[in-house]
Amino acid sequence: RTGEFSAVTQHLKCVCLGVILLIWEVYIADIYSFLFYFFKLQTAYNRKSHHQVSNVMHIRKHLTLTHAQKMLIRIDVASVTSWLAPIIWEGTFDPTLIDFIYKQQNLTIATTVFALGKYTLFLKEFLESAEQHYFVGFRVNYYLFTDLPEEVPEVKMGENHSLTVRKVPSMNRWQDISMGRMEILEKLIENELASEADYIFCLDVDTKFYSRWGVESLGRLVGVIHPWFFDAPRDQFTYERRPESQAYIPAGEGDYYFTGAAFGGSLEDVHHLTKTCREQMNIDIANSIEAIWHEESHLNKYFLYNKPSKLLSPEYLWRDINAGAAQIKVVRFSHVAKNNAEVRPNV
Ligand SMILES: CC(=O)N[C@H]1[C@@H](OP(=O)(O)OP(=O)(O)OC[C@H]2O[C@@H](n3ccc(=O)[nH]c3=O)[C@H](O)[C@@H]2O)O[C@H](CO)[C@H](O)[C@@H]1O
Ligand SMILES: [Mn+2]
Repeated sequence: RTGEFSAVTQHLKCVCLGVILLIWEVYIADIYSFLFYFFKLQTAYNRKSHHQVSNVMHIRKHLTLTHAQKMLIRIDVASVTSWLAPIIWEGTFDPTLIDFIYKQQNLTIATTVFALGKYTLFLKEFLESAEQHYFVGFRVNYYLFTDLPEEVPEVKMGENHSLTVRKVPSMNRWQDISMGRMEILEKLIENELASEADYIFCLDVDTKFYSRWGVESLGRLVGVIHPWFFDAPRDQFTYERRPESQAYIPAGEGDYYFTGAAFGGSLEDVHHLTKTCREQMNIDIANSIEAIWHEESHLNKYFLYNKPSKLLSPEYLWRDINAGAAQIKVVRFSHVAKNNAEVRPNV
């Protein structure tokens, strides 16, 4: 009985020590170092030693710097891939600093969005929320493709933001609308954007912005980790598994599962991406096969062999504003809840 008792005390001791260490780390260490430098500084002033004062100030400055750096580290998520591409999470970048750096480059970001059929009802919230959070202070040209231009709502554009509406033919299957985006994007980049933009993002319309999406997202080739699979093991990724499809990815391969609802990058890279996906989908059509998740499957195949240079965390496309996860400190952009049967032309 005594042995049992002392084992419990031992355990308790460890827990107490752990808690004390934690409190020390989080609260007291900083106060201690502040007092330490405060008194050192006072002594230096009392002695009227200018050299000593600046010496202490220098150490103090260094201390604050490492503290700031500490703030830019996330230990609960990976912030770099095995091919050294950054993964952007809240807390891994300084928005003020990164804005300042990109401001000097005078960039234009083309942004495409499709709203066919009943999906025009998502436009108002999409555009209004984008104007509050999406590349505020930078030049943005939206290219909106729709079969119903008369349904496009009036939304006041911010400074340096503009909206171009393009009419496209209606289609009977939502899958064809979704996949058809690749070819339209390919042609848009080819025929028009060369002298008009530096970067492009292609976004789903059944979405809404809730927080900053800014220049931290820019890169040569940018993929967004799918909000349902960021925490899932690779064998659960919903890649196309039939070898007959061009989107086929064998078991044991693949790095991340990316969403088809948001991707982007330089014009050259996104042109190559959209062209490749369009060609692969055409081969599938000729072979009478449709990839399980349509262009998203082809996008994942593309990213497997053409590694993105930057990854955006699911903060940049969350599943629904009401769904939570410990790693998600900020929801920047999110799918809105929708009733597929109500808005899609087919089921
Ligand atoms: C989170 C996620 O993984 N989303 C993917 C998933 O669906 P979603 O359920 O999000 O697909 P969706 O219905 O939003 O369709 C994709 C996009 O096509 C457009 N659209 C679609 C139907 C229509 O009648 N009118 C119209 O304009 C619209 O811009 C929409 O945002 O599967 C799709 C195709 O497999 C895409 O890969 C999406 O990126
Ligand atoms: Mn969608």
